[in-house]
Amino acid sequence: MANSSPAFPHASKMEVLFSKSRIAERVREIGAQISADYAGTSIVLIGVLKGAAIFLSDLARAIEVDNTFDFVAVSSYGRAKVSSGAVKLIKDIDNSIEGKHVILVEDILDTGLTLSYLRGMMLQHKPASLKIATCLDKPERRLVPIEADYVGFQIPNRFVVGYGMDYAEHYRNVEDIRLFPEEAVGH
Ligand SMILES: O=P(O)(O)OC[C@H]1O[C@H](OP(=O)(O)OP(=O)(O)O)[C@H](O)[C@@H]1O
Ligand code: HPA
Ligand SMILES: [Mg+2]
Repeated sequence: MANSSPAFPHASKMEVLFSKSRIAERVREIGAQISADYAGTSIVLIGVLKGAAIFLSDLARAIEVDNTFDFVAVSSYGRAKVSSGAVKLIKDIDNSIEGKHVILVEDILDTGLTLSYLRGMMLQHKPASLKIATCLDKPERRLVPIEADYVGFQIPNRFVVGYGMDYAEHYRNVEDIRLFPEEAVGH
């Protein structure tokens, strides 16, 4: 069984960085902030598959302003230590965002390559405004200059899983955000 291999330690063995309740509290705060910032308007939330799916589903429900959501998917440039930096759109938005207030929603802002590429792509669609919301921000890893407008938590340069974030596609369903043990992975 995959999860009994040393590369896939049981989630309960990993240290909790942010508990389910702390995440829920922070999502409520960000939802309230967005609701205040966009009062009287309508927002399009665009989630980046697959990692952002869980944060987006919670955030959308924490926002009181009218909102719709859509998803994009990008080809991963891989987690190689030396990255080509090449990101490619493999699923575009379904509905036009021209003239709309858009928030790109991510689980984690790491090197910044994914979001800086997506920000450029989304701006081509001429939204009325474009902001970024990310559950986690790992500023030490940044390779390109990009900042999010709404950040759940800043974290140190450690690999994390849970709340949508994976190691080899596993652990996305873990409800807390946990530190993946360094010794289990060569990422
Ligand atoms: O700032 P960056 O260095 O670009 O990294 C962040 C991106 O990497 C992860 O996605 P990944 O491409 O692994 O796919 P996933 O969302 O399906 O897990 C994460 O969900 C972000 O989308
Ligand atoms: N965990 C999971 N996926 C990621 C991470 C991380 O720490 N950084 C970039 N993608
Ligand atoms: Mg992702």
